[in-house]
Amino acid sequence: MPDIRVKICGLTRPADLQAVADAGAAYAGFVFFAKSPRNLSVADARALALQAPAGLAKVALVVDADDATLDRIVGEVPLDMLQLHGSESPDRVAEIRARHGLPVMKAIGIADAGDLQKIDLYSPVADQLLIDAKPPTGADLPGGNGLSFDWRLLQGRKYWQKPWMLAGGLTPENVATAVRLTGARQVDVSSGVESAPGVKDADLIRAFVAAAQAE
Ligand SMILES: O=C(O)c1ccccc1N[C@@H]1O[C@H](COP(=O)(O)O)[C@@H](O)[C@H]1O
Repeated sequence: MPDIRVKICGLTRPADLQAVADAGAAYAGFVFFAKSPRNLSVADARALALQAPAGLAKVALVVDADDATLDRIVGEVPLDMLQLHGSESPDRVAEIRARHGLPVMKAIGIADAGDLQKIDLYSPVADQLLIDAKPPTGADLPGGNGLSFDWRLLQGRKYWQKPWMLAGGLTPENVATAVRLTGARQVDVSSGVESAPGVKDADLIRAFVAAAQAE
C-alpha cells in the first residue's frame, strides 16, 4: 500500500521546515491569516520557502484573500499550491486557479452529513479538497483549532472526483485511527504537532508522520 502523504501546516521557523522534510512529509504549509498564531509575512514566507528541499510541496494557506494579496504572495513566494480556507465560492475558486496558474485546494468544513454536499460543489473547480472540521460559531480561526469531526461521516462515501486530505484535530495519537476509519490517503495537521500555539515540535512532527504512514 502506498504511503500516506502528510501535510504539516503553519510552519514559522527554518527548523520546522527541516523537521518536516526529515520526517518525510510531502507538503509544508505557510499561513497568511493575520489572526492566526502561525501567520507569516510574505518576506518571512519567501525566506522559508527558499529553504525547502526539492520534493517538498510548498502550500500557501489564505482565507478569503483578495487579488492584490494573492498577487503579492504568489509573486514573491515560490509555491506549489494554494489552500483556500475561507468562504470562497466555487466561482472564486475557479477565478483564483485561472489567475495564478497554481493548483488550488479548497477547504470544506464538515459538522454533519449535510456538509458533504459541498464536496460535489467544489470538486469541478478545485484540484484537491481538504476535508476539515467546521469551526465553531464565532471562532477566530476558520481552521487550526485542533477540533475534529465525526470521521464515521466519511465511511462508505461514494467515489470523489478529486484527491482529498483529511484535517481537523489530528494528532500523533489519533491519526492512525482517522486514516483507518476514513480511508484517507492524505492527512493535514497544524495544532496537533505544536508545543504551544504557533510553535511546532520536531518530535511531534516525526511521531505524526510515522503514525500516519504506519497504517
Ligand atoms: O493553522 C491555522 O492557523 C489556520 C488558520 C486559518 C485557517 C486554517 C488554519 N489551519 C488549517 O486548519 C486545519 C486543521 O488544523 P488543526 O490540525 O485542527 O490545528 C489544517 O488543515 C490547517 O491547514
